[in-house]
Amino acid sequence: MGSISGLSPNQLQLIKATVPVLVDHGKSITTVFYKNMLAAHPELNNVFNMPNQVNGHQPRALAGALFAYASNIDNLGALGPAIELICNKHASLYIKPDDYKIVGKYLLEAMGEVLGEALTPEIKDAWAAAYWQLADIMIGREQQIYQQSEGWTDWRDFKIIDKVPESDEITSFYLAPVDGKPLPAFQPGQYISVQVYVDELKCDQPRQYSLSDKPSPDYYRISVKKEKGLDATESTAAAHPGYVSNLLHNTKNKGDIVKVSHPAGDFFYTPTEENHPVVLISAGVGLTPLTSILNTLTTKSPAERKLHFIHGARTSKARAFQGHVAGLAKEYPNLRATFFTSQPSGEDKQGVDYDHVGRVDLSKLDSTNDLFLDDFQTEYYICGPDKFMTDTKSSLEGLGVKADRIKMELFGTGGV
Ligand SMILES: NC(=O)C1=CN([C@@H]2O[C@H](COP(=O)(O)OP(=O)(O)OC[C@H]3O[C@@H](n4cnc5c(N)ncnc54)[C@H](OP(=O)(O)O)[C@@H]3O)[C@@H](O)[C@H]2O)C=CC1
Repeated sequence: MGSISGLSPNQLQLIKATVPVLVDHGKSITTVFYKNMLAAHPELNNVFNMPNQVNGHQPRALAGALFAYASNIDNLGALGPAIELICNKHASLYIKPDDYKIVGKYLLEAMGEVLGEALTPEIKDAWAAAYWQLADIMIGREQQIYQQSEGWTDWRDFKIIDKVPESDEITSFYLAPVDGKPLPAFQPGQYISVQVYVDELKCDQPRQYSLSDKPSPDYYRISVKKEKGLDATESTAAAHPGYVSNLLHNTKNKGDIVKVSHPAGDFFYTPTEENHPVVLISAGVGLTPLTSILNTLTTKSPAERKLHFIHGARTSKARAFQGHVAGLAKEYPNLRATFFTSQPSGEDKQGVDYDHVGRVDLSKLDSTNDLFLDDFQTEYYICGPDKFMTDTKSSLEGLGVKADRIKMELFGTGGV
């Protein structure tokens, strides 16, 4: 299959006509696709999240993406944000144009294997053209991101220069480049990929971690939650989702080397001329990119900017950075901090360890003093579990906040 861009009107119709087929067979196609491609190209196991293959997350996500693409084949603008999310993730994994040839070949073959004669030569050609239309857009965008990476276009060795527990389950890793060269600045909110060798899977595994401190030329900081993982049985062992976080927590220490990619990601704080209030709302380990934004804003913003850091945790011991944020709030009079705890312990004191019992609930906050709803330019950044983010966004919209003032980190949902 070559690089054919542009679809004829007939091909557009054919792609639209396959939408119901993707509803019925999308997941089977993508499951066969990954199985055959990874068998023929085992080196790609180093790129894909293996547990997400086994637990079906990845085939489901790709099937969803194919469905969205076919449904919007004559309205590609609608896919812009999703494409940007995926291209950033690809760039953080150093996906190259040649990888698209491999993916295209095995995707079309998988369609043939699952659909049999229903995949007529005409429909197959239409899908080849559709695939390359999207691939060319993505390759082009990824090239742009690589060009902005100041020559850092492959995995780079970083030494762990410090390892600091932040809570019962979250530990920070301070990472400095082995080559000693100054690090490029990133946009607060962005992530890096960290790649380590996982013995049990016999391959390298990359994972994305948000940078959790303000930019520094000397080091990057990530703060990693030790995932519990599934109870592994023989058949689900490879579906264990916590390989990399457990490996980092249990075996990686000061002086050890990990591979790191250039910062990427489309969720970040965008500086503005005016100092509009900023509300940072997170749950669990979702506080990491928002802590980076907070640390940047409290360094750079004039004192009159209003900020509010709102966080929800299961327990006080699970929460990271509470002391840090409370300390900043003392130094910086316009910074408010509100902590929700779902299950406070008997020893926890309201007003010290937490402010409200329960999950993050905006109705417990004051619309003017806490949410700054009186300023329609206030910006809201949300990060945490998917449902938490969509529910919080709906709550804000219900309070009259315009959708374009709300940003969410849809971290787990895009790409490989
Ligand atoms: N850069 C990024 O985009 C990052 C994103 N994340 C995302 O954060 C999520 C995981 O965070 P984690 O620490 O494991 O979360 P936890 O499961 O530990 O939950 C943390 C808090 O969120 C609350 N919560 C969970 N679901 C909801 C909901 N639907 N509405 C309101 N509150 C909710 C929990 O309440 P309760 O105690 O009642 O369960 C708890 O108080 C992941 O989905 C991950 O993708 C994490 C890190 C970085």
